[in-house]
Amino acid sequence: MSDQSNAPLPAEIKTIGIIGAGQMGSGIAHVCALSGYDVVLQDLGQAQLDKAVEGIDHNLDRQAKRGKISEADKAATLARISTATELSAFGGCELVIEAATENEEIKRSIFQKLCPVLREDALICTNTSSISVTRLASVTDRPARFMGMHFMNPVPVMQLVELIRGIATDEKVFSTIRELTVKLGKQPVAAEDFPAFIVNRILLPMINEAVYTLYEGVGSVTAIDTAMRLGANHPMGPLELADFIGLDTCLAVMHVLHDGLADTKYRPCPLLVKYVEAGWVGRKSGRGFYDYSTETPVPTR
Ligand SMILES: CC(=O)CC(=O)SCCNC(=O)CCNC(=O)[C@H](O)C(C)(C)COP(=O)(O)OP(=O)(O)OC[C@H]1O[C@@H](n2cnc3c(N)ncnc32)[C@H](O)[C@@H]1OP(=O)(O)O
Ligand SMILES: NC(=O)C1=CN([C@@H]2O[C@H](COP(=O)(O)OP(=O)(O)OC[C@H]3O[C@@H](n4cnc5c(N)ncnc54)[C@H](OP(=O)(O)O)[C@@H]3O)[C@@H](O)[C@H]2O)C=CC1
Repeated sequence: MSDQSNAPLPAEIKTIGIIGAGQMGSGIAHVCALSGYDVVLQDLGQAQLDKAVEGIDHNLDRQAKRGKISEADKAATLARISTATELSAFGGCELVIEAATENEEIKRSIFQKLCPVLREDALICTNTSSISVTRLASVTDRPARFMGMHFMNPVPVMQLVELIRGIATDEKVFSTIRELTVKLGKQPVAAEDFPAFIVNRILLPMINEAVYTLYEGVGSVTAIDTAMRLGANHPMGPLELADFIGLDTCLAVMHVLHDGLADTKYRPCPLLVKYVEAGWVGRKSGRGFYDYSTETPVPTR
């Protein structure tokens, strides 16, 4: 691949490509389109894309019902989102944000296939929760125009976006993405390229500790979540939050912390490992620390 690092920056960001139409890709598509950007949302299968658009429609409805946006805003937002199953759909994008599964091999393979279809001036961001931005940038043809743009879940609600420079990230690229973050109505915070950055360096060990607390029988699922909601004023208990994030993602982040910082305090709880091995990865699979098959989630322990 030839190095595109010295190509000029795009004059203006108009069309944003998003890779992965899971909960984060959908949320990022929602927020970008609501802010007036054209969005191309890509995933491997059309069924996942249809489900994502349905979810965005539902979340826009919530905002319309609460008077945060008008019905016209909702219609215009949906009209700005197109979907695709092939990376070639990103040929016209000034920026692509990758929000696929938290797995380094998957992300590396995506970037290798993505680069040849991009405009030479296009920027790439990754929404990774934990993986080294420098390492991901190194498989692209444009490490200077690559950085981390870490949105929080649920994207339409959460204020923060962590911005992470890789070692090669150009300062003009960082400023462009910082300006975009503000245009999306979000508050940027810069984090260094260390495993799991700021939020997850602090949050995920707490979640992992909550799973140890369950594993060691210190409390039930309900006791642990109630204790942290009422005793520490957290909006969700840690096990409910783990299910919301996805236990696969929680485990992947713990592995990155454990491998990257080489400290036993980051050892993933064996119960978390077991749940993921069982396919009980939380809300998105219908079962995690709670069972979501009924209207009110039921604790599984
Ligand atoms: C893993 C990583 O890499 C990083 C991460 O993201 S870590 C996870 C960070 N996120 C958190 O910690 C979330 C913690 N939970 C919360 O803040 C709250 O429980 C919550 C905002 C999700 C829901 O709040 P709530 O008070 O129970 O719900 P509710 O009153 O119905 O909704 C509050 C707002 O959220 C919106 N909302 C709720 N769930 C939503 C969803 N899944 N998607 C979009 N919008 C949602 C509602 O529409 C409502 O919007 P307005 O305030 O604009 O009217
Ligand atoms: N969950 C959270 O709270 C947060 C997550 N993140 C990060 O965002 C990213 C996405 O997470 P999240 O949305 O929760 O995960 P999800 O599991 O909800 O979605 C991931 C999506 O990516 C798709 N995918 C997998 N491989 C490819 C590929 N090669 N090309 C295109 N799409 C692909 C998956 O498809 P399939 O299901 O078919 O494999 C799935 O639809 C991760 O890096 C995660 O760490 C960041 C902030 C918060």
